[in-house]
Amino acid sequence: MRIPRALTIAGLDSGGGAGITADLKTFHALGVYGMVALTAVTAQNTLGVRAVQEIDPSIVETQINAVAEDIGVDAAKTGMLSSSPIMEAVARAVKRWGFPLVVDPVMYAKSGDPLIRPEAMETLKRVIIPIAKVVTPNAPEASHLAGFRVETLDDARRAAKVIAEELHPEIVIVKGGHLTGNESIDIVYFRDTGEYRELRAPRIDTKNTHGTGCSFSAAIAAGLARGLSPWDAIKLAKELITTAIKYSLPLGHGHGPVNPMAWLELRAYRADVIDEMNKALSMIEENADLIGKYIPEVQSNLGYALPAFYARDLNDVAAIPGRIVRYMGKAKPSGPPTFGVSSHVASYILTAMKYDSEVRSAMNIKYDDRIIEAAKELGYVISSYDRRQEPPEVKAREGASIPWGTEQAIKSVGRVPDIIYHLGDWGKEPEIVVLGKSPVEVVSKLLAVLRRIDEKSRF
Ligand SMILES: Nc1ncnc2c1ncn2[C@@H]1O[C@H](COP(=O)(O)OP(=O)(O)OP(=O)(O)O)[C@@H](O)[C@H]1O
Ligand SMILES: Cc1ncc(CO)c(N)n1
Repeated sequence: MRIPRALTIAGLDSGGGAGITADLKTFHALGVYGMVALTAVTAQNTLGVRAVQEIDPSIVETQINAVAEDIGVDAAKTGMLSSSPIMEAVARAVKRWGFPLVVDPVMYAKSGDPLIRPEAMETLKRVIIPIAKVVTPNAPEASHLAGFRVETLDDARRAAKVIAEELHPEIVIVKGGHLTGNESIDIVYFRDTGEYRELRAPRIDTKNTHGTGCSFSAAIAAGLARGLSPWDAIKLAKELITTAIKYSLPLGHGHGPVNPMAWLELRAYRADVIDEMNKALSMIEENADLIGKYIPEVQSNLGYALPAFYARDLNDVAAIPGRIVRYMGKAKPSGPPTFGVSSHVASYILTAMKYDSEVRSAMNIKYDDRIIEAAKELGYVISSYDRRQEPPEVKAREGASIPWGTEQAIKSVGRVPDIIYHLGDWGKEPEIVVLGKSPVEVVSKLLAVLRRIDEKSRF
């Protein structure tokens, strides 16, 4: 087994959003072992750069040599290279080892503070960009490199070609983060074939884009380290960065950091949710006779949402496709837990989570007075809403009834209750919904109530 290894040659952002911390998160999110040659320490936060201490160029070079010689480097990227001597040292080491290099020609932080000495601009063009396999300027950086203003996609296309032909990197990506439009479009130009390609993604409305360029270029290097073709590595990087921006973090008072770990966390949490659902489904199957008595006409469902930060819509809630039905008197899940298959129970959950982010699971069952009574005796918090009170404007809006009802029920007891019920309306069956932190907790609450009813009926 080969462990892919990538190196970042870049600066430290003390705020943790850009530079080597963004790069390392990105490498590891993509399953690549990450190493660092530090070029500078910046005292920085989401608002700006307060101070910069450059690392001695010989130390930068020795860091690269040390890791390349012993651990090995399958691909590398450069970020902040602030001075000509640092650039010369980096170029020497890169040429010595011959690994593919992605160059993010960092000039300014998102705050506008410079990260390169003015006199090093020429060295960047003469010494660093020519040894790049891929170079990834944003619009302002492309303007500096091409020598004209880059404000439109057409400018970006012209700039990509000029940079490729004059400075000789293999592939130029002029990024569209700073351009306008409802898509964020990057222009990719291949010098050898003269071919253009585009990377497109919906533009996400957020100011938390600190570190996007760092993470994007690190993702390309990670893809190359994994042995992907340059184009496949670039497409993967676009997917990763779009996810990292969608789930960027509202931290600090300026531009908050992108979240490359979202790439991993989403996958891990999705797997966790399915595992927990399966545990709860086993409990349902073990008690299929008891629960079978309380499956309503519309059938039951059990849902579990991703943690609140990742639970944005119905697709982020897992439930049972085809619901939990009554078959030969027994409760029976019709299929494996799957994301995005329930709107009813998911709607209860997503509304409850707005009031208590810990409450991520719910199950609906048939209404029965005895359930309410037994739940009260067990000390559960119970609330209800009246579907007949639903305002006409809510009724008219598709999918608005459950959120409205759930909010009514939460507000009337001042917290997310254990149980919400309603007594129905014309054509709407009454129902009970059990809520909890996990599906195991929800099914445990339900079983406690149903067992109590059973015990009482024996006397
Ligand atoms: N709001 C956004 N929505 C979607 N994609 C975006 C957005 N902003 C940037 N991107 C994408 O992120 C990637 C990085 O582009 P960007 O132009 O922001 O880099 P940058 O300015 O070098 O970043 P930084 O200086 O913060 O490191 C590109 O693929 C770009 O299209
Ligand atoms: C250290 C460092 N590198 C790169 C950038 C560009 O985002 C930054 N803000 N800080």
